[in-house]
Amino acid sequence: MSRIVIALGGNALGDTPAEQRDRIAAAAPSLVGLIAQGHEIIVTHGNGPQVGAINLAFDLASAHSDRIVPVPLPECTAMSQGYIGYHLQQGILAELHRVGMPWHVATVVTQVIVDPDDPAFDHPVKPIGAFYDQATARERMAAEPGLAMVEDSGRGWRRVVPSPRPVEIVERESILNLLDHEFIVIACGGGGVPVVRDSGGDLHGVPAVIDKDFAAAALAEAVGADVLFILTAVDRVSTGFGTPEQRDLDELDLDTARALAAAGQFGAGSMLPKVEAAVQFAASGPGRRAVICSLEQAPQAMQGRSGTVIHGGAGAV
Ligand SMILES: Nc1ncnc2c1ncn2[C@@H]1O[C@H](COP(=O)(O)OP(=O)(O)O)[C@@H](O)[C@H]1O
Ligand SMILES: NC(=O)OP(=O)(O)O
Repeated sequence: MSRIVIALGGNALGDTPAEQRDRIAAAAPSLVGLIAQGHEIIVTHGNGPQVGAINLAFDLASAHSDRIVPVPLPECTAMSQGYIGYHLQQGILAELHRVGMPWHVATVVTQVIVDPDDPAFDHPVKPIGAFYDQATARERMAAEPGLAMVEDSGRGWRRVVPSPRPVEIVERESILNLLDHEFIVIACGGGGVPVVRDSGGDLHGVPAVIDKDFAAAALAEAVGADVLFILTAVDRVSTGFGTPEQRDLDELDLDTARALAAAGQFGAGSMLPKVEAAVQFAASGPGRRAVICSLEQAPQAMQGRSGTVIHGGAGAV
């Protein structure tokens, strides 16, 4: 029996509630299949498109009505945890019911402590929200001082926000308690709501979006997981991504993964954090491994027939 943390990419969840529901319904059999094989699963998810859409919706609505106010990023992440967790609970429960398994599913609204002095606050790199063409991105940046946008892995231009590293999962004990009582737990959605602790011990949200891949690695370490699955929109990690020389990788040892990352082979804000998070987790204990693969190919990846495995060395896979 393995304890497996599964991270679902925000982009892989689609752009609309209907798409999200469909993609989760498609993923649910492989998630529940893991439990049928005797494994324990903890699900986490991204929220890049969703948190950007929620934030923009309140900004646009507040520009047109004095009855609506803009909503800060931490509150937007908390809303995205509820909305995505709701669909995950429904999709997983439907599949559990279909196969006659009496498990429970619960979403934990999760706060994650970050360092207020994290240099990431001065260098926004995390893409959120919709994709724009270059001309529209330039117009938006000219109209909104302080708005930063970058090109994201050949898919278009997106707003970027600060993305500090996760330091501590506030609700860790609640998550462990639910796991001990046969719950499928959904936690650390959108990387967790980023919070800082003041000198009196109280927590306060900060305007940032934590990368869910780093939060997933932190969650996997915190719950003593054996495997970290990072599910996204591509089947494998590649070198020469998007070029005629693209080569898809079946496996990576830690040194090779670090060397390719240093050589700039992985998109900043997209594939790079996944590889870095996978390396962090695979290096955190003997026998631990991470797999990066697509949502659609997850069942094959569970059997070693798809995805890129990142592992600590020979014999570790
Ligand atoms: N070297 C690479 N190999 C594979 N995909 C890459 C690479 N570099 C950048 N990418 C892009 O990164 C994307 C995954 O990041 P992203 O969309 O941010 O993930 P998420 O699914 O977590 O939202 C892939 O779909 C692909 O477009
Ligand atoms: N919070 C986060 O990393 O979301 P994505 O996976 O959607 O980028």
